[in-house]
Amino acid sequence: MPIVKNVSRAVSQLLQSSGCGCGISIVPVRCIGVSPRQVASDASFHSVSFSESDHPRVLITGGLGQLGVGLAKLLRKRFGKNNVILSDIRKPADHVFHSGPFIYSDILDYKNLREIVVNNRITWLFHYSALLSAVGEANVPLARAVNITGLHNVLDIAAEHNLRLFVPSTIGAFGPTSPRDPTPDLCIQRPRTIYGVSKVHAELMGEYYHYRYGLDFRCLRYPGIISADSQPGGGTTDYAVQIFHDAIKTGKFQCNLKPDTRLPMMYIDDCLKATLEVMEAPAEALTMRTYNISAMSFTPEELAQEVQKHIPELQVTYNVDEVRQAIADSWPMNFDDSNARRDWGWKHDYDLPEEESRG
Ligand SMILES: NC(=O)C1=CN([C@@H]2O[C@H](COP(=O)(O)OP(=O)(O)OC[C@H]3O[C@@H](n4cnc5c(N)ncnc54)[C@H](O)[C@@H]3O)[C@@H](O)[C@H]2O)C=CC1
Ligand SMILES: CC(=O)[C@H](N)C(=O)O
Repeated sequence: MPIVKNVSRAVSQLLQSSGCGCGISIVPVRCIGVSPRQVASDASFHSVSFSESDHPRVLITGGLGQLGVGLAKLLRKRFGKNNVILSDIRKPADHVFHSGPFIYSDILDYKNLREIVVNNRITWLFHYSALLSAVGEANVPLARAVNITGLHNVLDIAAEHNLRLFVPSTIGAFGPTSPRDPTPDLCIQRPRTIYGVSKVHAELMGEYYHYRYGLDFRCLRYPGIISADSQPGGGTTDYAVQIFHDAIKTGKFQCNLKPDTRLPMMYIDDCLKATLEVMEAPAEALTMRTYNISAMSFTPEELAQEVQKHIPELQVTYNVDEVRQAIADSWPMNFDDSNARRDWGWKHDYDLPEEESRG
């Protein structure tokens, strides 16, 4: 009998909140300019630091993707609407534009990014801009620019202006030679995608800037994130979002991964909660700068069965995308997040009590 894990709570939540009617999110493809590099390698960074009693002034880059709008909503609840600025290179939907400050920012434009940070007295930066795994393989030069050059810009600006910087990493930062079940924080990381390589680079550069310049860099490796009211941006785990939209809209879903492909996944509320928690954790609690976080792990077949409990007429077929399948087969199946649980008390809400065991 396969391992059947209860994803009921997350599935119910997703189906309840799935208003749908959303279009497919398209990552713009364009020519990339080289950003100016203005920070000398031996520069001593200095700036006015914010008082911990004040609310942080937050900038979110790449904020119009699957995760950014939800993050802005959570942070605005906590820190006040005007203290959280969403930014992206795309045009925001009306409801997003009217929900709080939005600004155009291309992370490859170093000067403009610095101007935004200075003019708005930013103290915390959440760097969400990226090309995800599947779209990254389809456009390696753009992924390299956005994910690596963009990160360099953000790191320099964050260090120069004494920001607390959050950069998400991913299960995709591991590869076929990493232990996959479970995958611990510290192990071999030899990913085979430009996305994974850029995320390992981000983890290492952030940690380097922390030790070299005192940058307050914080990083979580997210599993695949499932959400109802936002569209995925072109990743390998997108199927686990698309199934909800298709189940409601058409009652038919064609999955691009094999039915038994097991990957770590997390409901968006848990992901955003973890992100805020690690940013608020006292520095002395953090024994590491990059942590795995985990909640559940399931296969397309198991997720489909769970959705079918709510929508029995859902028809699921499989048409495997070789690129995505090869990526998924090289990624962790289960994530070991014991360090996050120990250091800063990470605990997910949407969990997977194992109702039936292997055997
Ligand atoms: N959604 C997921 O399942 C996971 C996401 N993550 C990470 O979380 C972060 C956010 O993910 P999502 O929201 O899902 O990504 P997404 O692909 O949905 O959104 C990324 C955003 O970056 C923007 N962008 C692209 N080029 C840009 C540029 N030059 N300047 C500024 N913005 C640019 C895009 O317009 C898009 O809105 C990413 O760094 C991703 O690697 C990590 C693991 C899982
Ligand atoms: C797990 C991720 O980082 C992302 N959703 C992707 O599939 O590329």
